[in-house]
Amino acid sequence: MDIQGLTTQFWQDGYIVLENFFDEKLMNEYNDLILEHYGVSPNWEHTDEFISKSAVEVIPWFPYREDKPYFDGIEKDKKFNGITDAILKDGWQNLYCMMMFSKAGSKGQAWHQDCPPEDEKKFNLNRLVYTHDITDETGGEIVVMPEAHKAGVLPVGKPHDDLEGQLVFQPKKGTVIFLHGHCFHRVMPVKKDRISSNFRAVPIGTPEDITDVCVYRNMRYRFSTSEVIEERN
Ligand SMILES: O=C(O)CCC(=O)C(=O)O
Ligand SMILES: [Fe+2]
Repeated sequence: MDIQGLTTQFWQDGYIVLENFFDEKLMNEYNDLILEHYGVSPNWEHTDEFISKSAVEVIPWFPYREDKPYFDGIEKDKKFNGITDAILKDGWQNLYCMMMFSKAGSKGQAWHQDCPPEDEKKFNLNRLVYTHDITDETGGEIVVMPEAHKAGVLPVGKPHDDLEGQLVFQPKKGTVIFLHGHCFHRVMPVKKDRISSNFRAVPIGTPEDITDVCVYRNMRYRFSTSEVIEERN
């Protein structure tokens, strides 16, 4: 693997997509573990106000916060962390591992930046891992705006409207996407139950609550207090 080339591509485009990164057996095992968890507690964790206003329908799960370190086969993978070393070359640390579940028939996720983009040095690195295929039948494609990690703040507008230049991806089982947290992205409407997983990392020195405030086209939202902190229009 040309790690240097991938790193250059990441910093140019704001993301890289790596297919067949993790093997099928591991992905099947993890997909089952995640499904098992959601089978037990399939409740929305966000407030109704957040869901209706943000057009985001996803149930997060942070297994390592519950002493369930089930996903070390990803989190401690040498190649996975080697690419992270190259992208965040001045050092990094794990932020958290977040599993995401969206029910069939739900909206997906509106355009957002995972954290405010005003300080270009403060960002999260998404390391998205897909444990099942995203297809025309499942919906839930991830849409990315190339180079938007250098574009400042996400423009005001309708939460799910297409943006000129956007790229739509259908990750397959075992695909990894490294995505800069300032890069605009969204998830299209979900037709079949959808799982994705994110092993977030941050450059050394980044505040731990960096992703507490998320930027949407119609607001900034603070998760810790379930609060709209800025209306955007
Ligand atoms: O589930 C996905 O494909 C993307 C999720 C996302 O926006 C994120 O983890 O920041
Ligand atoms: Fe995101």
